[in-house]
Amino acid sequence: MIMNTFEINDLDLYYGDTQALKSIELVIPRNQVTAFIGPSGCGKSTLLRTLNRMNDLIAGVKISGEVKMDGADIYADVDVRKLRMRCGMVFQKANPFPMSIYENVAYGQKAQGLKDKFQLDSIVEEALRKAALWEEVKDRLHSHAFGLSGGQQQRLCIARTIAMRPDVILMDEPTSALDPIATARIEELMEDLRRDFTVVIVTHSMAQARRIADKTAFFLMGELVEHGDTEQIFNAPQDKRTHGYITGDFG
Ligand SMILES: Nc1ncnc2c1ncn2[C@@H]1O[C@H](COP(=O)(O)OP(=O)(O)OP(=O)(O)O)[C@@H](O)[C@H]1O
Repeated sequence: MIMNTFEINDLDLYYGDTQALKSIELVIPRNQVTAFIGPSGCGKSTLLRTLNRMNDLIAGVKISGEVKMDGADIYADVDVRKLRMRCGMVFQKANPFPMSIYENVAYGQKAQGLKDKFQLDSIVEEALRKAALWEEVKDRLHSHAFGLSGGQQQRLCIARTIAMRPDVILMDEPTSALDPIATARIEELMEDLRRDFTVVIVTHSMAQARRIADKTAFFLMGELVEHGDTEQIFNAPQDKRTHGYITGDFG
């Protein structure tokens, strides 16, 4: 098995004439949590979206360079639909479907043609357990998802992603709309998620990156300034721009 889930080589991305990513070189290790940090507009979300080709949906995007997932160039020889199933995504704002808790989690598998109720039940339970939501909802699986709190809705979206059995979970500021307690629940969950998945998370919070990430990558104006073990990035940054950012000189 290849050690790194992603290998990114010399990646450039333009929105029209604006260059949003500049010669990015980065590896994302398997079964670890990698955090992207940096000031607003530095390209964190753009890079996250290149990993499952979500940028393809934006008009005027030009991409060059290479993004390999498990050794295969995802811009050359990969089926995009399969790629998106292997790389689940969780967004800033929880976006459950307007249906029951159970149906939210079962949705993707049903859409793929799975009908067996016993199998669906077991996938739903496993996903809700892995998203640390099972105990809270097991007695009301058929209640409407909109009745859950914001934090529970976000864990439901994580469960919905897990139910598709992806290899990777991409998270774009998954806790920025949540209160500190709901945020803590999700941060605790990250500890378990890395056992089954490669996790990549964009976060505005340096404290959060420090708490949950094995690896941290710091971006500035489309450039990857520095990446490495989270400990090292925060305790002994090599680049003075990283040092400036983490000590609060700008941001
Ligand atoms: N759909 C788009 N069309 C045109 N330009 C875009 C688009 N999305 C992002 N950009 C530009 O690309 C640059 C990087 O944006 P991106 O959203 O990736 O940064 P970010 O670091 O995630 O920022 P934030 O933390 O504010 O979300 C910015 O200059 C932004 O204005």
